[in-house]
Amino acid sequence: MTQNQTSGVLRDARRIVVKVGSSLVTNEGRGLDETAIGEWSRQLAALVRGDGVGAPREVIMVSSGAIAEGMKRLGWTARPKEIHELQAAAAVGQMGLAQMYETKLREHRMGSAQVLLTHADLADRERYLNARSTLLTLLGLGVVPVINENDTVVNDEIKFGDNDTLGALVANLVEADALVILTDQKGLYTADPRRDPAAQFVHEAQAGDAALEAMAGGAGSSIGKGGMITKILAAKRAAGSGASTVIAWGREPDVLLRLAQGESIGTLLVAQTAKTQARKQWMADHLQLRGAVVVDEGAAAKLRHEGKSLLPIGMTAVEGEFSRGDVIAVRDHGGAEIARGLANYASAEARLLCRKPSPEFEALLGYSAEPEMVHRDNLVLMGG
Ligand SMILES: Nc1ncnc2c1ncn2[C@@H]1O[C@H](COP(=O)(O)OP(=O)(O)O)[C@@H](O)[C@H]1O
Ligand SMILES: N[C@@H](CCC(=O)OP(=O)(O)O)C(=O)O
Repeated sequence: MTQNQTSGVLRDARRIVVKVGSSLVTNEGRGLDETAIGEWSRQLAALVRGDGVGAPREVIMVSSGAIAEGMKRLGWTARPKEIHELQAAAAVGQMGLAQMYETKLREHRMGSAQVLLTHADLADRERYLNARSTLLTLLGLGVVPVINENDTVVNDEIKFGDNDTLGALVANLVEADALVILTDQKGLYTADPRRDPAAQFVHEAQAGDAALEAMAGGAGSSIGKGGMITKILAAKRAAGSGASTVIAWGREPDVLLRLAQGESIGTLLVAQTAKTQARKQWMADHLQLRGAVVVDEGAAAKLRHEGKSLLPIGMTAVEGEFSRGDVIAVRDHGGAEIARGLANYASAEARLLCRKPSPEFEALLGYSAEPEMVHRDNLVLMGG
């Protein structure tokens, strides 16, 4: 890849997940860094509006710092060993974290929303779909979701304290174009620069290159937990859905804006698979087909040629038993598989909705929900 192509990764990215680590957010545990959060908020607001960056972007902030801030508020100087104490600290600190982002984004006339997620939420089909719909709705509303781990209910994640993975999972969830991991180093070096003064800076590499894992060490401070290895693995994971990753210094002036303008800052870890291909692969590899719906010619044409969602009115039959969030096939009358996608309705409900227009859904189901059986964002065409 040429310099221009790679620097264009962020310039062309329309949907960006930004992750900031605890040490930056809390000034190495001294307390929430109001200036830094204010700076990121100003840049996030400018990205959403498209000010000075060519085109508006959709951005999601994944922010750590709850435990470190909670410890400060509780007057604890040493990180507790007990998980329930860490969880308590996170609950205390999260209040301040959310409040700070809300205040700072509002100063820049930008709405915000707090979303707390666990890895398990994203492994569960139905919760995955719910989280995805909520985040996409928030992005559509032009507000900035601010995400952290739901530390109250997790054990393993809190022990390892790793929001880099969460950032990647969110990038997968919303099919972001890019993941930006802001940390306390300028990017990736060939060895931990805190320990090895001869370490060389890595400007660019392929996400998933196994050689990178050997370069990355653990966390450099007592506040950060994951270190560089979790960032390298996060880049690999993000690349699975076609997102490239940039690892950069969070205090670099205007880092997000300059990246979005196409400047090369930090370490770029390039995804090798295009987004659409990655999505097809993901549907094919990770998810078992649970059932199918048969559609009429009109619906088949809308899916095949117009990129539309599948509406129940175009469905003539439902096969198999499936739940909301399961992957189903969409077939034409001849039995050819047109597409695969995530079902918004379980099979029993889908049978009730066949051939019905959306205004009738509420009476049929007893509640009002999505007009689509499979939303176009959750659908991949097969054989094309
Ligand atoms: N190869 C490497 N290149 C850069 N930093 C590295 C490397 N290996 C280990 N590190 C350490 O990882 C730290 C960043 O990770 P961490 O402390 O978890 O930060 P964060 O809170 O931003 O997630 C750096 O301060 C650095 O000491
Ligand atoms: N979710 C927790 C821990 C996350 C964490 O330590 O992650 P990171 O600093 O990004 O390595 C918190 O907000 O404190």
